[in-house]
Amino acid sequence: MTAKINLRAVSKAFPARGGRESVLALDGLELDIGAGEFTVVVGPSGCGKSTLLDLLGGLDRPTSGEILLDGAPVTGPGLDRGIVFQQYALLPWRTAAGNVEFGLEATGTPRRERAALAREHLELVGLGGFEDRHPHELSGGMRQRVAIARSLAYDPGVLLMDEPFAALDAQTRESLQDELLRIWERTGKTIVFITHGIDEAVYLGGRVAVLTSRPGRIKDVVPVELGEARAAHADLRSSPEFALHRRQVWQLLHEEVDRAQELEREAVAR
Ligand SMILES: Nc1ncnc2c1ncn2[C@@H]1O[C@H](COP(=O)(O)OP(=O)(O)OP(=O)(O)O)[C@@H](O)[C@H]1O
Repeated sequence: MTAKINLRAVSKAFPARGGRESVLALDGLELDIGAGEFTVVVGPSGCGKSTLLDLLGGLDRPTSGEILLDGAPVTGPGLDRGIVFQQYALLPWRTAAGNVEFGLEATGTPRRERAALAREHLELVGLGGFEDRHPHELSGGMRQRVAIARSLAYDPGVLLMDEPFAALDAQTRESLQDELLRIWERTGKTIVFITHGIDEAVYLGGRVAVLTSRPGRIKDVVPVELGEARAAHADLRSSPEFALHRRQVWQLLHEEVDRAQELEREAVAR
């Protein structure tokens, strides 16, 4: 598989400021992500997951090391990467279609084509017929679908997702997970997805990268092979294959969660 993204000894430190100590958030991350791969990153609270996503998105720069996208260093944000955050970040005064078109305006796409692309991508995320609704007229899950459609409409090769379903109720989250897998299969995007949830990681990921507690390092990368189980079980989450992968990721993660909690307690005591 051709590598789409290479992390080469990526470290990120935030300098001391306003009486606060400097923080080493990420320390020497090495990871190659193949084109079209669905990679999930899990790790305890504060281990640098969002920092990693910001670096991939070009919203911030590593302190040392480099991130390559298609072999070239990432130096800033670009239309080759779409980002979906936990909060919808939709423009409240624009309709669903208007929000999807917003991302396309920066690309100089002609108006008629923008409208067609917005319709097509709202359809893709299951929102056909909701083009003219404003965000306040949509449920949380629907708003997040709009955010996904907006990120896909300008056809980035890479989709970066930072806990995009964390604020949703369990049923909505599960249906959006299925939707995302369907979209991934259909579009062949390279996806990097950050989550706290082990079940979500195992359900979605082709590989799950587990980060250590701060400073974040890659503790292990677990390949998830559920292709056959997905076909064989109507309820994949209750299958023994799923349980096996879940346990594997849990074992790697729980030590790190304990350590992260200890670090937090020490910080409060200081
Ligand atoms: N701009 C910043 N300035 C200083 N420190 C920061 C900054 N951004 C993040 N940090 C620190 O870097 C560490 C990693 O933060 P980050 O938000 O990436 O972790 P996370 O794994 O996404 O956490 P969570 O799971 O709780 O969202 C934390 O200790 C955080 O306080």
